[in-house]
Amino acid sequence: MKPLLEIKHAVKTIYNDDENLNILNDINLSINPKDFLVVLGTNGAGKSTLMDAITGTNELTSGKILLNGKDITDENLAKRSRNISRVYQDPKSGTAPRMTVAENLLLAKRRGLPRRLYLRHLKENLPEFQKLISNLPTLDNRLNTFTEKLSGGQRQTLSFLMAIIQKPELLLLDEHTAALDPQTSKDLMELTNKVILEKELTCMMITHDLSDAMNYGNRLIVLKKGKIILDLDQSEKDKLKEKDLLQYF
Ligand SMILES: Nc1ncnc2c1ncn2[C@@H]1O[C@H](COP(=O)(O)OP(=O)(O)OP(=O)(O)O)[C@@H](O)[C@H]1O
Repeated sequence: MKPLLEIKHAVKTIYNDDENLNILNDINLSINPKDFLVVLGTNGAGKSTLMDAITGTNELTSGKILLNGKDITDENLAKRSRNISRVYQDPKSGTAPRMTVAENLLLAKRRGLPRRLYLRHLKENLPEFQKLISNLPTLDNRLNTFTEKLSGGQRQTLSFLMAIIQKPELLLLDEHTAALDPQTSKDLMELTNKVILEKELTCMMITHDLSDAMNYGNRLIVLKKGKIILDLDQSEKDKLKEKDLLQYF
């Protein structure tokens, strides 16, 4: 199978305390279409830096990134964002606060189009948006609510819907449930898994939650000091116990 994403000899070096430090230390990783890859690792292991390199937020010192066989290493953030979407941990980061839920969804649906077209024809899109949120008690009847009035969980659910409304080639989830209370976090994780499977998305998800790492995804990697120290496929993951994972922390 042709990989969707290939990371080849990725190195990110920073200068810290009078010395060079490799926060990504020769990472090689291929993700196949429809893979749901979970990434675990201690604080500072390099997980977000790896996602930053994939989105173009922070460029690599050396190495290559290919999407569908095409070298995107030197493409800018805006160009990559047409194919790659990302949900961050902070509920405030993914949505425009002074716009309604419906307007935010329209912005996400129109991503990549000229800005003057962004908010046209809102009305005719409302039935689609209503359908999208109709099975989500957290957002039902909220289409006309300003996003700044939503709770963190509602905003994060909206950020997630915005990330998937235009089917992305690659979905990146950067601890997207970590700031939420346990029940809201569980609800969003279940929604995430359902949508990924139904829409056959390719996804890379960073988490610190060991049970989410065990329960979701078909592949699991552990990062430590900028290196992949464990890489398990579905069958290896199925045999895993939480205590097996704890030894890597
Ligand atoms: N621009 C930068 N300048 C200096 N140090 C940086 C920079 N970006 C990241 N680092 C350092 O690189 C290391 C990796 O950071 P990164 O945020 O990728 O880790 P992480 O695995 O996502 O951690 P966490 O689980 O805490 O979010 C950390 O030690 C961090 O302090």
